[in-house]
Amino acid sequence: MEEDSHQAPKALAETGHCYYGNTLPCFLLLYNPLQYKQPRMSSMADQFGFFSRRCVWVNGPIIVGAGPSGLAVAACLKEHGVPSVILERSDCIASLWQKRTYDRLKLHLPKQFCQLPRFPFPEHYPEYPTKQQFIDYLESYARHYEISPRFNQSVQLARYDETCGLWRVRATGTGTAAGSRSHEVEYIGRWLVVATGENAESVVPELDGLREFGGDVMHVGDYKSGEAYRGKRVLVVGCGNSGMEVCLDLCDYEALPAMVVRDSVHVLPREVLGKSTFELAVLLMKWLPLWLVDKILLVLAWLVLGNIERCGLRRPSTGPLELKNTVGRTPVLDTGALGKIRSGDIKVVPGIKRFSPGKVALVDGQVLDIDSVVLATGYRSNVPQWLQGCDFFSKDGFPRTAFPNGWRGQSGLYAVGFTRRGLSGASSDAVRTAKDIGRMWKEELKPAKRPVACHRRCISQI
Ligand SMILES: Cc1cc2nc3c(=O)[nH]c(=O)nc-3n(C[C@H](O)[C@H](O)[C@H](O)COP(=O)(O)OP(=O)(O)OC[C@H]3O[C@@H](n4cnc5c(N)ncnc54)[C@H](O)[C@@H]3O)c2cc1C
Ligand SMILES: NC(=O)C1=CN([C@@H]2O[C@H](COP(=O)(O)OP(=O)(O)OC[C@H]3O[C@@H](n4cnc5c(N)ncnc54)[C@H](OP(=O)(O)O)[C@@H]3O)[C@@H](O)[C@H]2O)C=CC1
Ligand SMILES: O=C(O)C(=O)Cc1c[nH]c2ccccc12
Repeated sequence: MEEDSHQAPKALAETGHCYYGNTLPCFLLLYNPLQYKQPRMSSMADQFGFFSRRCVWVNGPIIVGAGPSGLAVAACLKEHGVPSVILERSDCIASLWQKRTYDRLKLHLPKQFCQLPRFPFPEHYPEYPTKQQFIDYLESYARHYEISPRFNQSVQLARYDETCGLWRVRATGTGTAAGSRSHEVEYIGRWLVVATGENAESVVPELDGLREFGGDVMHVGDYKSGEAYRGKRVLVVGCGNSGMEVCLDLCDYEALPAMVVRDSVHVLPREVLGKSTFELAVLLMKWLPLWLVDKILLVLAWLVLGNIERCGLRRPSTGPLELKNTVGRTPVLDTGALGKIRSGDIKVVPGIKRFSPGKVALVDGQVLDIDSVVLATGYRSNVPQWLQGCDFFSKDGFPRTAFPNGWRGQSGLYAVGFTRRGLSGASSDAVRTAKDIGRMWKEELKPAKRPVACHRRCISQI
């Protein structure tokens, strides 16, 4: 059953949000908490269909996404005494990790580079926690900071309303009960934190003839294990960390993978003499310029892995860390796929020309018989699909300003987790964002700055 739009549900009231149903425009006129311009009711109603949509006033930032970034920023905000609301399209936290990753996945950087602010991994965790350990850690993080996202809230549109100086975020919710209606809610607040991630949507390229192929085709986000592929010839498209590891997994289940490598790729050993390559790079970067660290990494890679060109892999002319920083291409941290390429268990093949029933033709003229295709062709941000009227994000869905300055936009807009620096980048954004909002929050709490009506009304709803 739908909630009564005029009643403040207990959960919302307890977490410090005011819930006003369709009465919000009148409330804003009354409340005008931060002394913004008064909204012009008629234009707002026209533009946003106010009277047909339920409205929620959010007392604190609206965070979109309950992945590691969203959780980290909510936790840091809490430490500054700032309440927030997280809107999550899925029905759980960390949906990328829980629903869109394969079984054998582990963190590929040592755990100290993957923990969220002020909450270390349990000591008994291994250096590279498994996916399940990482999910358990995130669940305990959310429990520890008492973070309860609003699930099944898919944000379709967000924009800054100059008229009232507030963010207006429209989300559609799909009821979990069978047959329940999908409904729209408009969340309104002073700050918007974008935490939808660099991997929000799967990239599925248009490949000639794929429709006629006839065998099963999936994106790696739907791949769980090689169990279903025993004895099958599988074309894995893409040679990033996903493509390489899926090929390795397929080998373990006695499938026959061929990996499409259409361009150059950097492969680094995950460890050098028992020490994490990433950790080594972080250490070296304290003293040396990036280009030199890249050169050292390539020498080490050559010593540990040998010449990868012999495996049919070509290295880019730009170094691995520079490539990560500039275009976001993550170097492959080898967990065993290279050995399988050497032994011939993983076949490396060039770009795809076209598919036909049961076959694929490659750019070098080879034609392979294949049973299945796994597209390990990457992910993209979805921010341009729903964030409107601001040029802080570019067309690719990343902030225009590079790390470490890409976390703060204008008018109370923040981006957490778009640094191309994995979980440590997300943590660093979260800490900065929370500090910044916390400072404003404290400023605005000073009695002289708050209209009396607002103060009373707000307290009564928390
Ligand atoms: C397979 C894989 C392995 C990785 N391994 C590592 C690693 O070992 N170490 C590392 O540092 N990094 C790793 N990364 C990088 C990865 O980006 C981070 O691990 C991490 O998940 C990023 O967290 P996030 O919260 O920014 O994004 P996500 O985890 O993607 O979370 C974003 C959340 O936002 C939600 N969302 C998206 N759009 C909307 C919307 N419109 N409305 C409402 N909700 C929305 C999503 O459902 C999701 O729950 C890996 C990435 C992948 C794909
Ligand atoms: N913790 C871990 O162990 C893991 C971490 N990850 C992380 O997840 C993120 C995503 O990784 P991943 O899923 O591998 O995606 P990536 O974006 O890193 O790689 C995508 C691959 O697909 C190729 N590709 C894209 N389109 C085509 C096409 N039309 N034809 C042929 N090849 C194509 C790309 O080639 P090209 O370069 O030529 O465009 C590239 O090799 C990364 O940050 C990665 O580090 C992923 C898996 C495991
Ligand atoms: O796995 C990822 O996507 C990451 O972003 C982790 C990461 C950040 N910086 C890197 C440099 C080399 C390899 C992985 C990473």
